Parts: sequence; structure tokens; C-alpha cells
Amino acid sequence: MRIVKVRNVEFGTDRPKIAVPITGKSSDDIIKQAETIMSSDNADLIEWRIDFFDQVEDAEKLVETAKKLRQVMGEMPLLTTFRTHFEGGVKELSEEEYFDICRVLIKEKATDLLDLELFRKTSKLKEIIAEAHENNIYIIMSNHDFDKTPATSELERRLTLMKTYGADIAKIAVMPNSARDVLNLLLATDNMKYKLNCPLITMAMGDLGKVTRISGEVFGSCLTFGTVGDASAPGQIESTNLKGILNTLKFD
Ligand SMILES: O=C1C[C@@](O)(C(=O)O)C[C@@H](O)[C@@H]1O
Repeated sequence: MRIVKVRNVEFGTDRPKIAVPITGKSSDDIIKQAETIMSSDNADLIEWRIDFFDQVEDAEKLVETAKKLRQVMGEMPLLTTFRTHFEGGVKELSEEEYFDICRVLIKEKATDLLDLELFRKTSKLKEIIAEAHENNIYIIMSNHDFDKTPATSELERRLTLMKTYGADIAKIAVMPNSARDVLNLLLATDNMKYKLNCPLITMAMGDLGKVTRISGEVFGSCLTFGTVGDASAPGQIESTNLKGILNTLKFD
């Protein structure tokens, strides 16, 4: 599998990296959360969920908060994500507004990794990916289904599409309604881990899917989301616990 190195963290090798989400609404809350995460010593990277931030549409405030985060985070990679309402996020934005926010983050080099949702306008996605790469920002392309788990072939098709568009890492999150759905997500992951030559992040959400959040090293998911405080999706495991389990399941 290809390895993607962002600052001092390698994705696609060794145990899955732990991303801890920040879900604060105000700039102060966001910085406080980052400080708590840093002192927990469990995170390999932080995901800033900017759809929770009540000033996300104010470019100046967005960049100012990103700069403060960088001061708190030292050399730890920052993933910035605007999760749209359509894919389970907090705030509703037009497609144009969504891409405007991506552009601000890229132009100001305000993040190391940017989440980009697959099901947006293709021509725009390609433009944003090119701009991100010119500015040394990595793209995690993503897709979320909060109701169900698509068929394995469809999961594989979506992951392949992400890679074709130029994603550095391809991510898919689904909601399982049966153990078979969980297996299908894991099967798609295992099928694509060598085929795609692109690190993958996959998970089944909710309690039923928890096993997918700890088994990435076996099946080929390079990152798992764990909590310090609030969760950003159902089924996320507390980060101290998560780190212990990942280390227990580690193999050579
Ligand atoms: O894409 C994802 C995955 C996620 O939905 C999860 O299930 O852990 C959590 C989100 O914050 C993140 O952007």
C-alpha cells in the first residue's frame, strides 16, 4: 500500500492512526478542546470539524482560529472537515459556499489535510484537489451513508472514484444494519487495500460497527476516529481505550 506522510505521521503503515475530532462552536471552545486533546497524549492528528464552528463562514475568523490551533498543536497534523448536512454534518451550505471555504483554507495554507466529499460537482472537485496539491495540502476524499451500507461492489466503486479524482487518501463511513453489513464494509476494505495503491479509511458507525474502528491494521484502514470528550459520529471509542486496543491488536 502507498504511504502518505504528513508532517511526522505516516498513513498506510503500522497501526492505524488516531484522529480526535474537535466539535467546539466558538473559537475559545475549539482552542480549549485542542489543548485537552494535546494533553491526553493519545491523538496522532486532530480533525477540526468546522461545520460545528459558528463563525465558519467568516474567512478571517476561520483562518485566525486555524492559526491559533497550529500554535497549540505544534507539529501534529491537522485535518479540516466541513461535513455537509447532506452527509450527516451540522450546517447547511450551498455547494458554492462549501467550495469557497475549501479555497480559503487552501489559499491560507490553514490545514495539512482537507476533507472533500465525493458527491460534489466533479469539475469543482478536480479544481480544488489541484489547488490543494499546489499548496502541499493533502486531500482525504470522503463519503458517508448514515442510514445503510451499500453493496460491497458499490463501496469499492466509490473508493476507486476517489482515487481516480486524485485523492491522497480515500474514506468511506457507513451505517450497518446487520453483522453482514459490517462484513461487507470490511470485505471492500480488504479487497481495495492493495488494488487501489492509496491509503484507505473505512468504518461502520454505531455500536454494531465498533469492531471496524479497532481492526484497521488487519483489514487495511489507516486511520480511526477516537474521542477526547465529545464524539463527532456514533460508535467512536474513547481515545485512551482505543489506543490500548490498537496496541493489543498490533502485529509484526
Ligand atoms: O468522516 C469522518 C468519520 C466519522 O464520521 C466517523 O464515523 O468516525 C467522524 C467524522 O468526524 C469524520 O469526518
